[in-house]
Amino acid sequence: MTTTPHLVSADYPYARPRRNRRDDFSRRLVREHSLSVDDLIYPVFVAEGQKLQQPVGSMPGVVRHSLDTLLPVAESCLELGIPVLALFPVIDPSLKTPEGTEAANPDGLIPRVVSALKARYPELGIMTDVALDPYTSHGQDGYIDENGYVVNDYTVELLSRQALVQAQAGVDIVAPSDMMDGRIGAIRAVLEDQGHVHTRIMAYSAKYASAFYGPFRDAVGSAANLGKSNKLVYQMDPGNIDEALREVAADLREGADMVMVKPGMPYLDVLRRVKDAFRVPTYAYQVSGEYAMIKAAAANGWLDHDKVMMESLLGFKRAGADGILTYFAPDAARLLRAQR
Ligand SMILES: NCC(=O)CCC(=O)O
Ligand SMILES: [Mg+2]
Repeated sequence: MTTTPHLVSADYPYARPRRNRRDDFSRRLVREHSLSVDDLIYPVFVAEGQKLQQPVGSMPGVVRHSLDTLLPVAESCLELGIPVLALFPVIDPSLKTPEGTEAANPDGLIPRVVSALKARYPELGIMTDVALDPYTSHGQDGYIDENGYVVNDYTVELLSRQALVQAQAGVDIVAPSDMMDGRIGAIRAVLEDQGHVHTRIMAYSAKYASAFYGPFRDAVGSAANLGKSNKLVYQMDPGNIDEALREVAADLREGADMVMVKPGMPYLDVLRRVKDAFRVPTYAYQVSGEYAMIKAAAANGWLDHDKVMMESLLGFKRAGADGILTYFAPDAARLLRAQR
């Protein structure tokens, strides 16, 4: 057999990239990125009631919990080593109003769940969503004027009250997901003023107006409230990327400790740009629609569930994420443990 190295590469045969790929030991030795349980944040849905484990149709494997059924989930996060649990509320429709004032009720669902979790499992990080959409009768993330426009500055006031109530309940990280201008600075000022100097802010800095949030809106029950309206007047246009850098810069100036890009898989380029430009703790949200796609394909036998799940999470690390919010967190943590 004759070889024609000059047709393959000028470096061949001195450089054979396949040498390092030949064995497991050398593949591990040269691996540039890997996923660890420390990278995972687990988003969960919590509602009033007892013994609740209500399946979310469009998110197989995800349920709405009441506090009593959430406690064992928190315990298993601790046991698996998942650092943070992120809470999203399912609010009783009778409590929803145009201003979403229930969001700042100190005796509301989220403050009660936060205090209970922190009392029982103080070492587990707890993160809360700062946004009005689960609480408003119209399903928007803020207060709307007579034309249906989401009013920025008054919404920021409401969000600051919501964040303060969460901090008072003892939450570790508040995560404003609303995309109002100036809300990080306003929330930081209120927290500092009230002595909550340790409360971290993870800013949803580049949150795009995405159709991938559909199953989440089923889960928290805001889809019906939102109806046919959209969030284009405050969430980012999927065509933009320089704008994401300006949004991140503003949130950092205003006092964010961590920033986020959302959704995840279709926006890995944004994640990479943000990480390279700022070198700050940067997170990605693998959102409900991304989860649903993988679950649906796996259920049909079209994709290998575990392999695709792990590959998708590794992709976030390669793109520069310091961590990932993912509904796969416990499954991924269990697999990582089994692989050790
Ligand atoms: N603030 C959270 C969302 O807006 C949606 C997340 C998801 O779709 O998983
Ligand atoms: Mg912004």
